[in-house]
Amino acid sequence: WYYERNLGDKRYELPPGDYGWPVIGNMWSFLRAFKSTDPESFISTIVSRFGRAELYKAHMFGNPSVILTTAESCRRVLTDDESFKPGWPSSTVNLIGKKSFVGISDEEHKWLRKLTAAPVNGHEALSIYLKYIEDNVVKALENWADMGQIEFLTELRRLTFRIIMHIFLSSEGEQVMEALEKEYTVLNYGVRAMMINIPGFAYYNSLKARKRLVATLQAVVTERRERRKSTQETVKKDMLDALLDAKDEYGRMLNDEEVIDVLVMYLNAGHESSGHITMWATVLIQTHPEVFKRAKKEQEKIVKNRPPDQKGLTLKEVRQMEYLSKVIDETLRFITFSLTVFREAKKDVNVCGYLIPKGWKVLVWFRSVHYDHETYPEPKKFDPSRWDGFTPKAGNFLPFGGGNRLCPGNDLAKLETSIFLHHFLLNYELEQQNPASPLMYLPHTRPKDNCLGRIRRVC
Ligand code: HEM
Repeated sequence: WYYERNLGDKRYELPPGDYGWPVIGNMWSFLRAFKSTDPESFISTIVSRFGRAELYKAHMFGNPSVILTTAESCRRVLTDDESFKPGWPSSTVNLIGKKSFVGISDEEHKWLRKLTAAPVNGHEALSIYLKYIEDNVVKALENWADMGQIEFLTELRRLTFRIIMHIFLSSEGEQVMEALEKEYTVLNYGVRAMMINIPGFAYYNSLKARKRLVATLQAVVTERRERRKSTQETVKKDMLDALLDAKDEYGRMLNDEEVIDVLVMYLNAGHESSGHITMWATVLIQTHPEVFKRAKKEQEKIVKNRPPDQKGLTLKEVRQMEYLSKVIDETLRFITFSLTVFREAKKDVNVCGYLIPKGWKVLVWFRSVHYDHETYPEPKKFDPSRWDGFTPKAGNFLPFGGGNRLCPGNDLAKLETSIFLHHFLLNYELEQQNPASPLMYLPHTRPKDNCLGRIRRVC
């Protein structure tokens, strides 16, 4: 009643659903499902109570919301910037930064996105990073094989963090990198947690981690500005140089707060996701022998066809990894790293026959789209061969989102995972300490033990 009273007769056009408990809304059922062994039960309970629909009303993260569960409704919202803007919960905006892409206006987003996306995407950019990524992958695998037991996920996150640091802050040393990497682990626990700023709660710890991250990055930005002034340096070595030089069409430049928030966001988005997806792809390959065999054969063929004087991978070879690309796509679907993204209705909008009122939050629930039985028969089965001759229709495969906010790091992420799997498949295997380790689904799907195990050389 509280949320619907101002809608008048329009309330009859709202999608089915309910608002859960007073104050906490549907968060209790959401957290209960995602802390159980069956995260799908959150949506399947809604479907069994209210019937199958494209969207459902709910009360999530402190706001009246609509949850979108089908390809068509998700696609509609992601591609309609006239009617929707980012609508992330305040907890996410406070942690990632009000001046990052989750908090700025459409115009600023367009400018900063153009500036930052080109250097991490496209053929030229990727060929610049390929060698750096490959050298670090080879070194990391050799080290891990010597180390004995490792937390595989933790090590992979370190590796992907090193790569994104190279792109954004190439001249910073190991110390800055380690300090930042540690804080990100804490920061991420609060991103999907309840916004309770009391000692002991995840959100409280994450805010503290953000403060330390900002302090470290502030020192980096101040030092870089001074160095560039004193040496009159004009060569852009990394993304920080590009951000410090950037001018919009009115000649406005970014202040420290804006530069730091863009860094906080990119450094986070650029390592957490690729680290998790690379771990899952490796685990899933290792636990599906027929997939392992086919993927390994493809990599052996690539090496066999290589000219004898060629050292290391080329982008052309990465593009020949057709089967591996299917394995990665299936991992992206099966794991769905970004469970949902958030938008807010700028005006009353009709989506698939239902009203989304102005100001309501919209949760684009990728997980339901990727587990749809009609598009993906037996969706709970990891089956890369489902991609043989199959191109999903628009909106049916959204691991990187869509529309103007499509992930700018999608090509880089797939490249990192492909290079890692190439070397892993040729020379190593993974032996998990607890293959049946329970999973955690928040903030992202991972084994509780961070994939404790050994990387073994096989040759
Ligand atoms: C497997 C790895 C990755 C996955 C699954 C992933 C997923 C996503 C998704 C779903 C979005 C859309 C958010 C929205 O619609 O609001 C997104 C946005 C974003 N991603 Fe990624 N991402 C990955 C890797 C990366 C990498 C490597 C980078 C860094 C280069 C990156 C940087 C970003 C940024 C900056 C945005 C915000 C884009 C915007 O608002 O315009 N991501 N990512």
